[in-house]
Amino acid sequence: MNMSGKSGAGRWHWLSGGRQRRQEEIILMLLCALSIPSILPFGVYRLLQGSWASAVVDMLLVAGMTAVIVHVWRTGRYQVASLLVTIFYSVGMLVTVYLRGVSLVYWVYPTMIAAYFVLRPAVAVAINSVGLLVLVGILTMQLEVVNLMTIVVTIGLVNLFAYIFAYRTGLQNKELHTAVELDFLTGVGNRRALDRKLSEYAQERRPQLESSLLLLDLDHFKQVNDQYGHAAGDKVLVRLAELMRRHTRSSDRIFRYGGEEFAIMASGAGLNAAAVLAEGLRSAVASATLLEGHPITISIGVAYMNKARTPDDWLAAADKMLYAAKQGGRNAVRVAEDSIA
Ligand SMILES: Nc1nc2c(ncn2[C@@H]2O[C@H](COP(=O)(O)OP(=O)(O)OP(=O)(O)O)[C@@H](O)[C@H]2O)c(=O)[nH]1
Repeated sequence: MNMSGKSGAGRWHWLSGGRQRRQEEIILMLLCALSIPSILPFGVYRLLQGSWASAVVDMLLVAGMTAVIVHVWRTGRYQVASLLVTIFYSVGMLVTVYLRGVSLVYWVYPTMIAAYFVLRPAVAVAINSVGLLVLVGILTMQLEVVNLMTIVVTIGLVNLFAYIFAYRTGLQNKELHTAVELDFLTGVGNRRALDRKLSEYAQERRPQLESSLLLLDLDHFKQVNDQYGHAAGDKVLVRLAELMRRHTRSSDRIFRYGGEEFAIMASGAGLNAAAVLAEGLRSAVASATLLEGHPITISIGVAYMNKARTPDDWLAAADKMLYAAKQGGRNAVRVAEDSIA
């Protein structure tokens, strides 16, 4: 249930306040916003009744939810807020049951389910388990064993079902994200994955490792298609992707940038190391047999992923070098020396 992804458009646009927001932010704010009208009337009722302790708990919950909405709305930071809201909400629910008795136990169910909407399933189940233990402690004196067991079993089942549902949804989301970012022919990342990885690197405040970008393009690939057919061309692309996997580190990321063009994000590689990697790849392709009876070569442009510049600049610099490699006769590597400055 704890879904991920950006949501700045479409159905939720009116909730975004003019900026792109993650679904988690919106779900958390919605949950808090819906809790306020659910709790506030009871708080007012208890104030009028003179049940001060219960009224204070309800009003504190309402104030807490309002503060979370304002905080998330202004900062976009939702992770710690999600955890605090769940703990705060759970404590409020337990105090209410303690103050007003078992008739308030109905609040436990929606409260516990809500945890699965804003937290990872394992964290939600951990917090709810502690809540259940405290609840049993509170109700032990008030209930017969069979009634207490009914409450424990039903709460346990609600948590089990919510956990399974949240876990399955999380897995499906992950599979969907992976499928959306894969090139179906070669199995490497697609253009969308490349764009995401580049912008993630650009947004890292203090990147752990310097990185370089390689753009690779098959030379005279049109001839291969024309002479041997599209299926043979496809086979070359698949074999090239396999060769790139073998010749790169597991931390390097490979993408299909366009039809017969690939990109490699070489993590931990400064410009010199990236140039060595590119030259190794070029000569490996030249000496491999990607297509029986026809030599295949690649040209490569290399640029440093300078944090002072943008992903578009890195791509443009590498593309310029790729163009230079093609102009220089192909089967060549060109490095953008100025991209490091
Ligand atoms: N088999 C196959 N061919 C593709 C695919 N995507 C693009 N191509 C082909 O790649 C070829 C690219 O041709 P060009 O852009 O002229 O480039 P080139 O012949 O490699 O020449 P240079 O890049 O200048 O060396 C075209 O024939 C496209 O049809 C694909 O998925 N499979």
